[in-house]
Amino acid sequence: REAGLPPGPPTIPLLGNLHVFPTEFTHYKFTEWARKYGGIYSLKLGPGTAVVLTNAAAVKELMDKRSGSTVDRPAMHVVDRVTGGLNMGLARYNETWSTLRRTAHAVLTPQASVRHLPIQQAEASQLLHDILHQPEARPSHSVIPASFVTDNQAFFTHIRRYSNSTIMSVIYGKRAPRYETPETIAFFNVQHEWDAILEPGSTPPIDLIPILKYVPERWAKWKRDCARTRKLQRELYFGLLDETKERLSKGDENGSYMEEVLTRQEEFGMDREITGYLGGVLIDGGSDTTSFYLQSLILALAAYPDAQRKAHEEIDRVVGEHRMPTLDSLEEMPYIRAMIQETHRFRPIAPLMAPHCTVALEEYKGFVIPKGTTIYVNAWGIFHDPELFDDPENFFPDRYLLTEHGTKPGVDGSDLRPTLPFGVGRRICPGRHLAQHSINLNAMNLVWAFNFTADTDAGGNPIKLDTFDYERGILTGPRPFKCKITPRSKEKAEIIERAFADAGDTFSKFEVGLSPEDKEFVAKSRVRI
Ligand code: HEM
Repeated sequence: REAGLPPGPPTIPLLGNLHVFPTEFTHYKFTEWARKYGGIYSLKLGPGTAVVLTNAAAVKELMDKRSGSTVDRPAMHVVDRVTGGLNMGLARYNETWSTLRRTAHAVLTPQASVRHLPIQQAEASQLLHDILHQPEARPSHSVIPASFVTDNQAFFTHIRRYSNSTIMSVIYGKRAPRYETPETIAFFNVQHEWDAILEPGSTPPIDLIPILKYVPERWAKWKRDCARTRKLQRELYFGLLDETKERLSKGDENGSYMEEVLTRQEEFGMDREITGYLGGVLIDGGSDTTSFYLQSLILALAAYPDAQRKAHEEIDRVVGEHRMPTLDSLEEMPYIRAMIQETHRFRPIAPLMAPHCTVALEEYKGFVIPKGTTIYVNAWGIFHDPELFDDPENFFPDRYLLTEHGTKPGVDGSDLRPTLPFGVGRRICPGRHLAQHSINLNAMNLVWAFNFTADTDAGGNPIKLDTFDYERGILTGPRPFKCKITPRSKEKAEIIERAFADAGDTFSKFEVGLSPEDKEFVAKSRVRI
């Protein structure tokens, strides 16, 4: 370890800390090291350097205030191979990223997210409806990863459909009435392959040993995987883009983001290639994130009945029995707002955000952070720091009622901010307004509508929920768990039915170009109502 670097675990020659670098659930090891080496420590990864920040003041200073220096992403050969450097979320800091980011900012405004509320609300009513009718049945399609095909877990796939359909509707103007809708299946298929490629250790260390790039394809499975993923992503992204274009040319607009991008393509400096990838990264960024969040919320509610009871009491007092919650209701529900924040803290969907990289040398608190250093923001470690939070391993929304940032009374939490789960500096999530609406709406809906309880074994005893049983990967959510979901009253069940029936008009604008199976499903579900 070079002089001036922050401290860190002992290194060995050549490898540095590579031999102890975790290949899964990296945030746990990073947090353990933070407790030992401090809120800012370094790792040597062969010749490269990484710095891990588990201190909110350091994050605020280095990532937010000095964002111009920490805006880059580390080079990843496989990412370039699959996306040609056009995936905004993983792209290096360059002209292409700036163009993508500017365009995303211009269209994904807070006002635009309000414009998209009707379709979000309509989709949220289908989510309630789907859970009401099929909380525990088996999903039917064979490409659903095996882990999703067990009893009592249909709500997992309903949530995934909801997130994917909502994001496809607002981005491309085309919804997915079923989990088996071809675009949704294509999306989850390719996402599965993409996640596998991005998994640390799943491909050779090409960024450390660049000569590996030249291994012929027939001996390099990873190259064939990248090529297949690239092909599948392009088919999906450009297929959806072309449908949007065609609708625009026919004057069949429904207000989607890509319509606006296509209309203002020249002004934004976007060619077809980059436009296709912008749409792609937005559906990528908006699907699993929202699903993981909502699945974590349900897990927390089922595992912490006291918190659920308080949320029920509040929503019953404010919204009552005879109507569904609306976004305005949240104003009057401090406990539900606290529960929403607490879910972000308890189980952040991106525990290490996405790695950043420095474009200039920085000095901080006497340490040197060289240019080209990978920076991990350890959101998990910050949110689970016992110095900051009382009993951090507990899901306890009340903490956000006691102090603004949920920190222990008397501890200064002013370096935290409510948007921290959405990232830092100039890389902060551009979809956060849209995402937060979705989260708020569904959190209220789910609490209003249902009781969530742990499943019981054959003897009728509750099965203890494992709140640590999470998916591996840079984004993470709970692995499917068994949970009993029951409507809280007959009247609420009837309101859900009516809301779903009423959503038909909103849906129909987004039901263009559906497959014959989807058309049949839509026709049937509308008739049934
Ligand atoms: C629960 C919901 C969501 C959470 C918690 C979340 C969180 C995050 C985080 C932590 C990052 C990394 C920021 C950083 O590196 O500092 C990120 C980036 C990103 N998110 Fe989200 N996100 C959510 C939903 C969405 C949605 C709905 C969209 C699309 C509409 C989206 C699109 C993106 C994109 C494109 C990036 C990459 C930005 C860049 O690198 O310039 N996200 N998000």
